[in-house]
Amino acid sequence: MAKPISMEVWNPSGKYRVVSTKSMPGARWIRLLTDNDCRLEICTDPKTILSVDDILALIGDRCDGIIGQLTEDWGEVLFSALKRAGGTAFSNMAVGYNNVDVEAANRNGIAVGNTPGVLTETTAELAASLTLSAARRIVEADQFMRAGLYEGWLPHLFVGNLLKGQTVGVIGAGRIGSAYARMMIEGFKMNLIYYDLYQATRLEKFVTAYGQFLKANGEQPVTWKRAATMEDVLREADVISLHPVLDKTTYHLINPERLAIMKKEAVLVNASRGPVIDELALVEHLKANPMFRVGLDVFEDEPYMKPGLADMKNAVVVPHIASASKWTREGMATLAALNVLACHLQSFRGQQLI
Ligand SMILES: NC(=O)c1ccc[n+]([C@@H]2O[C@H](COP(=O)([O-])OP(=O)(O)OC[C@H]3O[C@@H](n4cnc5c(N)ncnc54)[C@H](O)[C@@H]3O)[C@@H](O)[C@H]2O)c1
Ligand SMILES: O=C(O)[C@H](O)CO
Repeated sequence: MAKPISMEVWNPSGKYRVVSTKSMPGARWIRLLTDNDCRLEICTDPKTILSVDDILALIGDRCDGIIGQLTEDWGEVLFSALKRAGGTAFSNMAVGYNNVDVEAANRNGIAVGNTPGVLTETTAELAASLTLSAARRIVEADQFMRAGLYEGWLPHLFVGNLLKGQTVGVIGAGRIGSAYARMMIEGFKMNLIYYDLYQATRLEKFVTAYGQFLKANGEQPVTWKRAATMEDVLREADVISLHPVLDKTTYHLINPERLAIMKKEAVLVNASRGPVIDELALVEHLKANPMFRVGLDVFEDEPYMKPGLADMKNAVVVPHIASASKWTREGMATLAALNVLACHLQSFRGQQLI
């Protein structure tokens, strides 16, 4: 087992030992735990990604509940160790839980929580930012300016794509996909085509009502279509944003065959999970199609990019920051603490937790 790693301790005399593998924004989550008789231990090790051995050392001999991160591998080894340490609750500080083996948690009697909702708008806003940055070549133009290359206005300088009246395609029209669709429809009057396993009824109703509003005001109404296949979205849309969960059905959902059917000047955005795109195939596609642009928040082998991606001018890349607004990150931390309290510490029954 790895040597014990550095910890910051809050409320040392608390009855329940709760561990957080990372420091998280805000003070509310700390207050919630310490006000509810928890001894909170926050790992302060500077290592960005903790290994399974590091986390085993954090769990130790006694741990009632633990808050972990999406970069960690939560499987049988950690859940059985948590069970042996007397723990019954784990919360990921993320809505995505592809890093968590829920069956292993169930086998060990560990309740699992995630942090949906508080990051919906923030993540959708970042997807919208990536869409605009890619469509209007913002990063390329910024680099050109800073390099002192601007000699004056030119008709062909950094010509990109107009969004208004074009079609936005959303794959995975859940909370974030629907919020993104609304932003693009309301903000840029784009038409919608979406693909999801389930019907996005509220989104459809919104687009219908907004279309009627535009028409009543003498403007071109927006439209929506639920696609029968993902390929229909890829063929028809000018902008495609990916928002599904990552599981077996969405792994490499964007592959060479599907890239080939997309418009040559399409914009592809991914703020879901990296492995939803076959990133090596994407690099080849970007090389062969300089007018095809992508905006990526997530990568197949984080923190790394596949060879060649960093050299592509038609790619905008940011380091998994889609949920990084202060309000959202504090909300995620608060939800994670509540998950541990609500799932695990039965003695708090009846207490006001918020
Ligand atoms: N980049 C980031 O920082 C960031 C932030 C938040 C969430 N995410 C990712 O976004 C995902 C979505 O979050 P959400 O809150 O919108 O979740 P959600 O559950 O509300 O939406 C996911 C949608 O994907 C759909 N889906 C599942 N399998 C599909 C398939 N095979 N084809 C098409 N659609 C499919 C589901 O039906 C659902 O509507 C998370 O699971 C997470 O991985 C990333
Ligand atoms: O799934 C999530 O919540 C994100 O990737 C981080 O906010």
